[in-house]
Amino acid sequence: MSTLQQLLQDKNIKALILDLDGVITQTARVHAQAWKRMFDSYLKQRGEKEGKRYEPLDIETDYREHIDGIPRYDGVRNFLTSRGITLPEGTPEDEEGDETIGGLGNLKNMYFQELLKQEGVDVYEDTIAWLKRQKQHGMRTAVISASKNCVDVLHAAGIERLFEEHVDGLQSAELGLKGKPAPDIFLEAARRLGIAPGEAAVFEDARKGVKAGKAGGFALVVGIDRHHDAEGLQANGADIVIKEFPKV
Ligand SMILES: O=P(O)(O)OC[C@H]1O[C@@H](O)[C@H](O)[C@@H](O)[C@@H]1O
Repeated sequence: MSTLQQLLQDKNIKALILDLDGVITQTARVHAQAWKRMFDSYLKQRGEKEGKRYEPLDIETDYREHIDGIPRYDGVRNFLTSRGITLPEGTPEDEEGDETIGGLGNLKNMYFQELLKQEGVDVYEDTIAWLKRQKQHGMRTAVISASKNCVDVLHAAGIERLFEEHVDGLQSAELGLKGKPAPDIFLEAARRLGIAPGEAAVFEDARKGVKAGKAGGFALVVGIDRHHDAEGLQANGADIVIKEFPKV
């Protein structure tokens, strides 16, 4: 029996709460690409105006540390702060590309949706096959995502029915849930399933996501290491880190 399966059994886990981008669908890299496109052009433009050079966004470092797994406008603000840049908040209704937190976030979203249309959504087959087996054995399931595009991504991948509940970026905003690393989104999913965090396992590929799972008191926090970040996931609280879901 795999270590993961053994832990689920030992801890008497009744529900699985999975993050979407990077755990179920191969969209973490699509988000990262859209962020890079938006920030690189903004930094270049800003640098030209100020007569200085800003380093482009590095996906391995900047994206992981400041943007991955958190709500859209938090990502804009966090990354800019890391570069010593402060912009007005603006609003979520700002035009794409306005020099505000809202405007830059909306431009990234435009790029993300373009990429989604061009490339479609690929799932991680190991996740889907494993989840289907778990469901056959009576495991409860929910999907969470900081993304406001969650439902579109689930729909494009044709996997909505794998999950009893979903909590996404749109609902989080409506309910006033705090973004990761706060545990709110995972706790809301557990609440909707009617399962205590002590009986549920969280699956996350983002550093701030495993931190959120840990903060929520979940029985098991599994780091999913798709992009060589096992150390980062462990350091932020993952109980175990796996590269892919077990076959049996
Ligand atoms: O801008 P959206 O689609 O609402 O997504 C917010 C965040 O959602 C997360 O799932 C992604 O890891 C981030 O890259 C993304 O920024």
